[in-house]
Amino acid sequence: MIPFSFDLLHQDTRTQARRGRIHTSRGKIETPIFMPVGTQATVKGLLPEALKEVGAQIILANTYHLFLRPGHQTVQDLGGLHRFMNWDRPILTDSGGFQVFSLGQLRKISEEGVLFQSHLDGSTHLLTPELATGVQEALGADIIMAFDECIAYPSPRDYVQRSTDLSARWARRCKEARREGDGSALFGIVQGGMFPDLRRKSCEDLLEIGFDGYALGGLSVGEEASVMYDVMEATLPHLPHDHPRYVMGVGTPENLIEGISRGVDMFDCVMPTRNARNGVLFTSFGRISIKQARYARDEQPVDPACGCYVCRNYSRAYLRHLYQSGEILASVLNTHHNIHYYLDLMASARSAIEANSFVEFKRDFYHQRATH
Ligand SMILES: O=c1[nH]cnc2cc3nc(NCc4cccs4)[nH]c3cc12
Ligand SMILES: [Zn+2]
Repeated sequence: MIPFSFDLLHQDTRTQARRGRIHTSRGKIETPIFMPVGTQATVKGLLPEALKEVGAQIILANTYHLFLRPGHQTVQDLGGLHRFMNWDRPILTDSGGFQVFSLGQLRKISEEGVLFQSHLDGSTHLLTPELATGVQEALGADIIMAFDECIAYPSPRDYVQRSTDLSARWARRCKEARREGDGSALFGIVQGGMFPDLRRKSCEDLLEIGFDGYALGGLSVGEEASVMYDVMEATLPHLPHDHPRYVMGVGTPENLIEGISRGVDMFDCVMPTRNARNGVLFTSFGRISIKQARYARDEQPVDPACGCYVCRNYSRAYLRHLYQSGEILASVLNTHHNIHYYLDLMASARSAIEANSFVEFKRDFYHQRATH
């Protein structure tokens, strides 16, 4: 059983960008990395083989959803999440706090945990740090997340302070609830809203407890990008360089480039998969909405600069036809391209950091978008 570890391979000389490698018992993860979201044990529309073809090294699944359906005991009894979904590479599970607030109904927070009703059948559940940790261990995730409250934006400073302190107490309970030596890693989640001093305090509280990695929570909750970047700059310097930094729920391609330049190693977001299903495709020159009439007879690929299976075999006209016709293949092909785009962008960023040319990489990234 290879224990979890992180190697900082190279620090860019002109930005905070870093090139790293995470070692897990199910394989290595090259960072910076984007994690496709597979909420209900599937990255919607993609076979595991397709995920591997586009270079996915790790995917995310959601504790809240799998706890409610099919149930973590069922998944465990059937061999765990990797066996269940035929994915033998690393999996990270979010701990459920965020989904309880974004999906659960009639929530009640207490020191114990969060009482909520299932959005599926109205059944009542109490999700505690101990249960959230046990569920993630039962699923067999390689990286599990502390149970926290994702604070809504904007929130009064007093509420942010009290919630952040509660999440820190919950984080300690998660660590204490851990099963010994199951090879998985536990990440703490920094809160603190948009208040630099509360973010710093949250870092200090989590560092005192000690985690395998540190996530920035409470972002991508409706704030302006500039606010997100300010919070990153106020938080990242207080996290150890020799541990992975993960910003949850982020973001657009631009957000990823800006996050990397500030020292972020890991990202996840529903953006590429959700937009694909709505016909919005990411390209090196910006986004295109495939439903637009201008693509009806356009035989070019989505992005002539993209080397993915979709761009090598299908025209914009065909993708538009599939989308307009409500065909299942529309979601499959659009998702394949979008995930390839995100992962290819990360691969290019890793190469640029290795070559000490991330500044030029970032400049070219924006230039290509400006000139279309
Ligand atoms: O503080 C957090 N704690 C644990 N999980 C999260 C997940 C998160 N995902 C987003 N935004 C991504 C979005 C998903 C759907 C709409 S926005 N922000 C997030 C914050 C947290
Ligand atoms: Zn493509």
